Amino acid sequence: MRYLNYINGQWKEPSTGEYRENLSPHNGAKLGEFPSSAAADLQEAAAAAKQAFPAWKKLSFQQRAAYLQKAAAILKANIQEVGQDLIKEEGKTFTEGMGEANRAVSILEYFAAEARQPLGQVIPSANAETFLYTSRTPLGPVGLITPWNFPIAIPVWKMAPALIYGNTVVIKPADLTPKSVYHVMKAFDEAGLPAGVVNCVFGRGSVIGNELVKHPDIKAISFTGSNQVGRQIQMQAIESGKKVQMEMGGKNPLIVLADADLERAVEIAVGGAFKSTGQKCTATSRVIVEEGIYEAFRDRLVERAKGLKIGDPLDETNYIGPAVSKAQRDGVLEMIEVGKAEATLLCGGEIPAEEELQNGFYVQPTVFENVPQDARIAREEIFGPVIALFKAKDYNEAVKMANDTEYGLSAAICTNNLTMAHRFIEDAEVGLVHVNSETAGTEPQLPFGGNKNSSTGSREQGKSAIEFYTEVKTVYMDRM
Ligand SMILES: NC(=O)C1=CN([C@@H]2O[C@H](COP(=O)(O)OP(=O)(O)OC[C@H]3O[C@@H](n4cnc5c(N)ncnc54)[C@H](O)[C@@H]3O)[C@@H](O)[C@H]2O)C=CC1
Ligand SMILES: O=C(O)CCC(=O)C(=O)O
Repeated sequence: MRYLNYINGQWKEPSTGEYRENLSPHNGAKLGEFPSSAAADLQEAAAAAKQAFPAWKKLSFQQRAAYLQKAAAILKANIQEVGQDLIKEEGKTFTEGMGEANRAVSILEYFAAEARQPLGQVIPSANAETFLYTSRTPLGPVGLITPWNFPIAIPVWKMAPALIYGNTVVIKPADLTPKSVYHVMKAFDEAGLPAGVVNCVFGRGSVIGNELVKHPDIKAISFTGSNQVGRQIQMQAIESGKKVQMEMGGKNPLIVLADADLERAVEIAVGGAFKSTGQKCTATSRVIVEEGIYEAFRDRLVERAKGLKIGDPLDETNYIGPAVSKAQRDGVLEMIEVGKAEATLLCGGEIPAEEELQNGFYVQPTVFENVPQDARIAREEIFGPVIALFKAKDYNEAVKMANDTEYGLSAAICTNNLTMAHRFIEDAEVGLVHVNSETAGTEPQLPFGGNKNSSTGSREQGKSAIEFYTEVKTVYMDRM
């Protein structure tokens, strides 16, 4: 089946007349054809978003919320199809794929509920007769550029706050996972969202993404993806006076202290590193274990990694699905080869041998030890199911290792000692800290984002989203 762009409330063919096949990373099955659009299509979408903005901005918060609630209900009614399509195109496992589809519904519901929350502040004036307050104004048409690894959650956690605060949207979804965003567009369309309020242009990042970043009528860019592309977009967007928000890479550490519950700590490491085939910016990629339990932890981790069931993500019994594409899998295998020269391979490191997995982009869950701090596998984001294991003599050494990275997205600690947990919360140079839980995972009502090279701009989601999607207006009102 052929899918179309969504521009000015209509399904439109791309001006190029060209389409790209959407393929399953599990077996290469054809899932549909999506537009390979040109700059002209993006320009049409930006013009529609500009035209729709004044009327959308003038609606009350509750009128806008009603559209979000309707879209949430429509997605919910179709959740089986939405979740399964996501799983088919991205390759994440059944539980994670259905979980993410349901998360998209929750995010829409959460931001619809923001319509009933206080907005701005009342602040006492130096003058008894002056009333001072702050209000919030939307930015205008905003551009959203999203990755393939959370094909519905990330687009929705950018679109929902953009819309509730009165902005209009042009979104450029990842080329590898277009169908998940198609489902969101369909829900908005069926919810009767006014024409031009949301527009979606499918196509290549270097063409459509680039045009979106340069377009003079787009007032802000929110991007999630690689550091390389993010930095380039950031420079271009700032040059053209746009507000920017970038969520990029991670090299997230998990510290396991000697007092931790060993079984639970191993599960936390396995889940954080191997779920979604390690393709999360919040994935655990470094596990730093205190001396006293290092060997016991390592042996149990390797046993668990070897026992994980790999295969068809639609089969609920599988724990690991394929990488999203051949290029992604090849990149991970390349880093594993680098790792074999730098460190000791404990398990995995290969394409699984099973006959039925040969048509998909599978890679075994992999664990290395004896990893030098300056090894590439200790420093670079791999975005695959690979753990670098480190031994630390105590907490101080562990936290020093954890912070020895250019990234600062997420970090976790396993301990039963409350004092050590609090020390870690203070010491970890990251935006997200977990105690006795995986480095990955977010809830929509909380801020999401990192420090150092992981993020730029204000946080996404929760009460923080308003910072990016609005400007503050300060009002001085004197007596009439
Ligand atoms: N931090 C994160 O959440 C993510 C990190 N990555 C990392 O990035 C690597 C490559 O994955 P990609 O999907 O290729 O990420 P990417 O950064 O190339 O793509 C992210 C989005 O940006 C768009 N884009 C690409 N070039 C652009 C340009 N010049 N101007 C404007 N938009 C552009 C893409 O089409 C996509 O929608 C992965 O192996 C992983 O290491 C990828 C996805 C998400
Ligand atoms: O951990 C999560 O649920 C979200 C992670 C994320 O946003 C990402 O990998 O891009």
